[in-house]
This record gives sequence, structure tokens and C-alpha cells, in this order.
Amino acid sequence: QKTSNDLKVDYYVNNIEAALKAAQTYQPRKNNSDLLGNTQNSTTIDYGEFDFIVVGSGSSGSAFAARMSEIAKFNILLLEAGEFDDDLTKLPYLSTLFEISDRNWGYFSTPQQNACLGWKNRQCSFPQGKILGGSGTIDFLTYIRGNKADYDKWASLGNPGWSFNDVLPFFKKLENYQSDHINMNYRGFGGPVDVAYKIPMPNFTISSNAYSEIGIATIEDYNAQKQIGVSRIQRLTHFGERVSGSTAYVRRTFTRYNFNVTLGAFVTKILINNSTKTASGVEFVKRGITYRATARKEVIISAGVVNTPQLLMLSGIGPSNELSKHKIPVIADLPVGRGLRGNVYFDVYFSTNNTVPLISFEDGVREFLKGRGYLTGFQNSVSISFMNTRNNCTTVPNVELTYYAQETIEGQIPALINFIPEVEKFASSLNLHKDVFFEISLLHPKSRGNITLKSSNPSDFPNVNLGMFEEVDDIEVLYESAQIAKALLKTNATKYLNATLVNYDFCSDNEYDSKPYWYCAIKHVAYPSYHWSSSVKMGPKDDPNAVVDNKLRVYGIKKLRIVDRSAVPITLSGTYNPSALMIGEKAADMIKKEYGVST
Ligand SMILES: Cc1cc2nc3c(=O)[nH]c(=O)nc-3n(C[C@H](O)[C@H](O)[C@H](O)COP(=O)(O)OP(=O)(O)OC[C@H]3O[C@@H](n4cnc5c(N)ncnc54)[C@H](O)[C@@H]3O)c2cc1C
Repeated sequence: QKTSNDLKVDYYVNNIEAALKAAQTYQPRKNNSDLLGNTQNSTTIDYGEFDFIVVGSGSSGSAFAARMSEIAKFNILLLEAGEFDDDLTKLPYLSTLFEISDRNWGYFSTPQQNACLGWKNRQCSFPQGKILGGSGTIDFLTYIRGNKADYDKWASLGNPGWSFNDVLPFFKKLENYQSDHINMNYRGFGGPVDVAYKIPMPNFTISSNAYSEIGIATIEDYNAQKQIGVSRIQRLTHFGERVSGSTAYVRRTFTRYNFNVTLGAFVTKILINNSTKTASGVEFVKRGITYRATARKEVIISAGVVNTPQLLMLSGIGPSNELSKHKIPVIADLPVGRGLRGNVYFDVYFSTNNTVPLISFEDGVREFLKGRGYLTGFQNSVSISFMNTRNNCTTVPNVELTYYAQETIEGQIPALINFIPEVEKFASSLNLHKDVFFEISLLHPKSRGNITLKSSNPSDFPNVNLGMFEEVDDIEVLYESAQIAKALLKTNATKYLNATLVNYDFCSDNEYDSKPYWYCAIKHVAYPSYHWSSSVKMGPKDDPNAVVDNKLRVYGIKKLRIVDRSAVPITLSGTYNPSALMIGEKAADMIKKEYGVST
């Protein structure tokens, strides 16, 4: 006789196996025709009037909409193109699988000149969450807010209200940091977003000793006063399950009578009165039917770093030359889509002769159901470090290194294969049960990209030009970091691994381990991290690249704001979900005050 726990284990194991199988033959979405259905000849149905309409339930949109619904007299409509998050998205271990599913919009970059050479047609995958909770429901859960200096820079660019001291209260408000060593000057406790360490904690001592040998100290909490150093990894988990905008905010509040959450609703246009330059609502399509919703107070766009600029441009807000190309009448000539920027990852692999005992999926699930074990983390990540390859004295890092030890679970999640044959051969030769690797994140690239329209049809994906490595110095910083990764695996602490660098065969035209060899490898297999911003940049009115002001209002258009990561004008020394959540919290607080209410 099976116990109810056994049945739960069977349920998860069967679902995981089915999802892994489906991923093997998955074909990424190519356009939005599935969201639009057959809308031809259909009439538009009135969806009603709301005080605030929020487009996109990602990290920022979820936090924002849920906080706004605390005011009983505000009627909130949250529109999300994706569907509900599900039992599989609860499992942190499966995170990479969601890129290979319809929970991802399915974007690829435009062909890059100097990067993504290992990808077919030089086009890197650029995942974005299409699901309740947005990218935070498919992301890797690492929680790094960034450096104090990053936020101070944000404010110093002419954006009062966004310095570290201004944003800190909102980080504290959203957090429920679970640690025995909380510095309450910096960290929050009791908020909706759990930040936790994996149980049991991975063996951190080896990392700590290795870093100490190359002169890098261990620090307790990189989200407190000091960031440079090596630490354990903080993740957005609650008893081992994913925490996202959905779980922390929307699912806790959407039974409020004043909060309407509509899923499967693809917003195709912001309705704007051209003579008064005022946003009045949105048009959206759900299951082939077109609806119009009206906003009494404001329309809030939180559709993320790619879709927010696309939706603005489709609605007549964007660079006039770009809009005219697609015969879209210009309502506001603004530099939408310019200045896209984000972090870049490069993985450095080492093979070892060290084997680790493996556990089965079934045992992994049993542990997960107790809130612990391998499946509650993201691969076997052990430590994270922050350093500056150019300046030993600064407190601001330029790179982040995450160390991944050997995977200790049977099987392997398939990857989204879109590599050229030489790189595919390299990728399939990796054995993550034996190999270890450092994921290097270039935190402040100088290169810039942009988002432009392919056409005026919302069915077409926009062009996502990453501009990766257009500034060669970005490659140089990754090269410098790879030398640090090599040094770490030559320390006494890591000697037992007997690690040797995995050969990038596809660069064998260059002398092994020479600088040109590393440059070749970086240009082939470095990829856009998942931390991007600035496609609808915040800045003062005289900033030629600014689209929104420091109150997130779109210049020249009334009743329209952007509340998501696309507005952030800087890169951060961290991961981007914490600041996305913070923006939602801060925007809600700001707007409530403007309307004379508070909670
Ligand atoms: C694979 C991956 C891994 C990542 N790993 C980490 C990590 O480990 N740590 C970390 O801190 N950050 C990570 N990030 C980044 C982080 O998740 C994002 O920066 C953050 O979630 C962005 O929040 P957002 O609100 O700006 O946008 P999103 O969360 O992307 O939300 C946008 C929402 O709008 C919806 N939407 C878009 N267009 C429309 C439309 N027209 N109509 C209706 N709805 C629409 C989308 O479906 C989505 O739900 C990762 C991201 C990805 C994709």
C-alpha cells in the first residue's frame, strides 16, 4: 500500500520525466501567433473599467499590482500573457528546463558580429519568462541585490529617489532573510519574499580556503555592508521551493475583490489619445477574442526588458524613424529600445578524476518534499565571489564567479541545442558528474544593444540586438577572470580534484591557453546572462536617451508609467530579480502617496 507521500513522489517523478522527455524534441516559439489565435473579423469586447491596469505579472508587475490592491478603493487589473506557474516551477533544480518550454517567450538575439559565434547563425538564446511571475518563475533564484555604489550611480545620473539609501527600505520591506546572522541595518525579516540558504549547505570550506590562498577573503553576507569576497549563495526559496512574484505576491492576494488577475491575456496595444497625449487603457487578446480595458487612473507597463519597448513602439511611442519604417503613427518621439545592456556569462570547465556518489531522482524528490536536498538548489553551485580584476582596492566588483561542483543527481537536463556542430561536440563531451566549472559573470559591460521592431504586427517577435562584445575590453575582463578561475583550481585546497582545463577544441587554430585561444573561446561560447536592463531608460529630461523620469512616467504621455527592469539606467553588481521586486514595491509606495493614500 503506497502512502500519500509515496504518491506525491510518484507524481513529481512522473512529471519530471515527462518534462525532460518533452524538452528533447521541443521547438522554441517563433512568433506570437499562438497567443493571437484567429482574431480576424472578431469584434472588440469591453472588459470594463479599472483604476490601474498593469501589463505583465513579472517580478515588478506582481509586486506592484499586489501592493496596489491593498487599497480597497483601487480596482486593479493585472494582465499576463502566460499561464499559471505549476508544480514543476516549484523545483529550483529544473530551472534550466523552463527555457526549453513555452514558459519562455523563445527569443534569440539578432546575428552578433563579435559574439555568439558558437551558436547557429551567431544568434544566442535570450530567455524571458512567459508565465505568472514572469522571468522570476523560470530563473535560477540567486539573490544578489548589487553594490551600494550602483544605486548611488543610478541616482547621480539625474534620478533623485534611487540612491542606495532611498531603495534600501524597499529591499528590507520585501525580504524575509533566513539566517542566524542578520545585520538588520541592511536586511529585512518578515517580508513576503523568502531569501534562504540551501539545506544542507554545500561544502563551502574548500571554496573558502581556495579563495583565501589567492588573497580573497570570505564574507558572511554579500547583500550587507561589504560585497568583495567569497560567500555562500543566497536563493529565493521557501522550504526548498521557488519564491517568485507569483508565490510571494499574486497568489497571496488575488482573491481580493478589487484585484482582477487575467491570464492568457496578450496585450497588443496601449490606447492613447493623440490629441491629449493621455493613455486611456489597453487592447488585449485572450483565446482569439479581442478585449478593451479602460484605466480611470493609470496604465502601468511591466512587460519586461524586451516586451515593454516592443509594446510602446507598437502603440506609437518610440524613435520616429523606427516607427515610420513600419508605418506606425508617431504619438511620442522617444528613444525607446536604445541602450539595452546587461551582464554576460562565460563558463570555464575543468575535468577532474574525482567521482561523487549519485542519488536517484526519486530520492531527490523525497528530500525536496522535506524542503531540502539537491533539487532545492540550482545545479551543484557551492560559492559565489565578487572581485575586481582591475583594482584590488575598490569596493565595487567587475566580475562575479560562481563555482559549481560535480552534479550528484542521476541524469542530466537537456540543453537548448542551437550550437554549430563543433561547439555541440564540445558541449556533449562535458560530463557534469565529473567536471566542475566556474560561471563568470561580467558585471558591467561597456557594450550596448537595442530592441527594434520587425514589423507593426504584434505577432512578430522584436529584434533583440545584444551588441555583445562590440567593446573589446568586455572580452578582456572575461579573459582576466578565466585566469583567476585557473588559479583557484591550482590551490592546495583544490589539489584533490586533480583538475585540468577542458580543451575548447573549436579554437585549436590558436596556441593552447594563449590569449587569442581564450578570446576565441569567449567569442564562441560566452552568452547573454539573464540580467538585462535600460531598454526604456530612466533619466532627466535633458538626457537624450531617457524615456521615463524618476517617477517612472513616460515623457510627454499622461497616465502611463513603466514599472520594470527596462527602466533601470545602469548595470548592477548582482542579479536582477531583487531590484525588479524592489521597483514594484517602490513604485506602489510612490503612486499610493501621489494619490494621497498609504498602507
Ligand atoms: C533564465 C533566467 C535566469 C535568471 N536567473 C536569475 C537569477 O538567478 N537571479 C536573479 O536575480 N535574476 C535572474 N534572472 C533575471 C530576473 O528574473 C529578471 O531580471 C526579472 O525577473 C525581471 O523582472 P521584470 O518584472 O522586469 O520582467 P519579467 O519578470 O520578465 O516580467 C514580464 C512579464 O510580462 C509578461 N508580458 C510580456 N509582454 C506581455 C504582453 N504583451 N501582454 C501581457 N503580458 C506580457 C511576461 O509574460 C512576463 O510575465 C533570470 C532570468 C532568466 C530569464
